[in-house]
Amino acid sequence: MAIITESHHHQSLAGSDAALLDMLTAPRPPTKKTFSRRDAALDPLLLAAAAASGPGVTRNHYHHDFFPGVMLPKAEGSWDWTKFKGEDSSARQERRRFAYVSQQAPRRVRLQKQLPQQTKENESPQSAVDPLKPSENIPLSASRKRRSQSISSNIDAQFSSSLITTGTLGSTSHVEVKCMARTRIPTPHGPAFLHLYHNNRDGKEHLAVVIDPAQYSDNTRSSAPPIRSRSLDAVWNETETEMDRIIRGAYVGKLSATSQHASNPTSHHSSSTPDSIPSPLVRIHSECFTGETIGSMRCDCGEQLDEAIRLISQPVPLPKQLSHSLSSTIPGRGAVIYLRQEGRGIGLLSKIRAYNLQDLGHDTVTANLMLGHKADERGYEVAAAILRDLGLGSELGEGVRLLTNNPDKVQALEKEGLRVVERVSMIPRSWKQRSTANLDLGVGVETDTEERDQRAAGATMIGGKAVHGHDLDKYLRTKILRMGHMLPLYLGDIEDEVKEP
Ligand SMILES: Nc1nc2c(ncn2[C@@H]2O[C@H](COP(=O)(O)OP(=O)(O)OP(=O)(O)O)[C@@H](O)[C@H]2O)c(=O)[nH]1
Repeated sequence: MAIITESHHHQSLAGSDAALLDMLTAPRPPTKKTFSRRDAALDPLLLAAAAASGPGVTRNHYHHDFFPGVMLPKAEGSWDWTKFKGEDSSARQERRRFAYVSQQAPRRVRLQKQLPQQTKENESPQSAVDPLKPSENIPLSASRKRRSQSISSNIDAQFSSSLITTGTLGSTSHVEVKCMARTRIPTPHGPAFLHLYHNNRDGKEHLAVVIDPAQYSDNTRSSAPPIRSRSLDAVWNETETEMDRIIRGAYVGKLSATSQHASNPTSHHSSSTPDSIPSPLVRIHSECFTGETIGSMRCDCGEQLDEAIRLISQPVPLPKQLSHSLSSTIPGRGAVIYLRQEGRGIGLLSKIRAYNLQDLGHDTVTANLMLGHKADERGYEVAAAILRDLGLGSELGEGVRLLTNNPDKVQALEKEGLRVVERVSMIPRSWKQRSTANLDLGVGVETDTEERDQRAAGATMIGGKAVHGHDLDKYLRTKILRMGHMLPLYLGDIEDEVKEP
């Protein structure tokens, strides 16, 4: 049914209403081989309810006045229902022809048909719909809706030009990502820009939290180039308006009622950064519902996400030769690439089962193996493609300083052809707080307790303070002792606790 506005719906739903309804609701005869939907394209019961009650029938169907003649017998072109005197036998016969008949197979049969298509629990089913397809981008304006059908193939071709492909070295993978939308998120550590990505690999919506406050501020000038998404800033099709671009986040500066400047597709993507400006700090982080959302202390994931955003937001000291009279620092720059790889890629269901095995005494690695998974099932091709889209780590663009203790992440990014110029350790907060004399944590250790105490306490782990406990200590020891994470083991008050098997 076409979208009908209040102002003109009486005119547009005229004499052809009945024919249109017939066409939309007439059942198709069932065939032997296929079972079609039980519901017709438009439910006749719903239509009848709408017809009986007039506008405002339901929240979702307000103003859909299918039989304007009922309400307004004099409406131009409408059939005057007040003259209806009953129907003769031929009309009854005709009406029976449209009786509603279910065409759907029983649920049991439908479920059987679906079984072979089931995917592993840690994989999201590859949706039948192309995740990069234009219809998922932004709502089309009313005028464009009418034309969208005819130009969709044209748009497809244009979109492919804004996709970013991984430049894999020796890999056959061909990962494409596209930033669908970006928005400003104020965090306890300062402003960030959340980017939502689609890709052609796993049908999941991965994210990038870009921290680049210089881009947001009207006053701050930075000698470093802005971190911007190429695919977001690209022109998606010839009909998109400035407002379309702004709504999806392709704008520059601050967005407000009085400031709305759509981005220029190319002008912000300079690849020339002075060599002496420190490379942006980047973290590749994997989703952890338990640690990040409900503050689980079985792992340090919530804290790591918060710590990464905090560290990236810190002002970056400039080398002496660059620090001009105005400032010796530039605003913090970098990104957290947030991958939907829950439970190191095994999925939340398996992770929950693994936790029960851990309560039986196994560590995170053994528990994964006992469930038939690898210790770590994650991949970083999508992360690499997102970094390229943001102009980070590519051969021509800036190298990255990677915030991690995990050697796999460094290797995986380098295998994807990304330039990792430095690895920066992530020290658990509680280790930093508890460590004093007996622990040498190496680079990047912050000992300024005053600064730590000033951290805003958040309702979730974001902005939260350090926590520690038996499970978390065990988790961290396992990562170091069994997974090769590059961090000196904290030996403070846990020395005589359970030794790893
Ligand atoms: N299978 C499993 N996954 C876990 C467990 N605890 C945390 N995780 C997952 O581990 C992932 C956390 O990994 P990351 O934040 O990328 O960090 P990392 O691999 O530990 O490496 P770093 O970069 O050094 O932090 C998240 O997906 C968590 O859900 C566990 O006990 N079992």
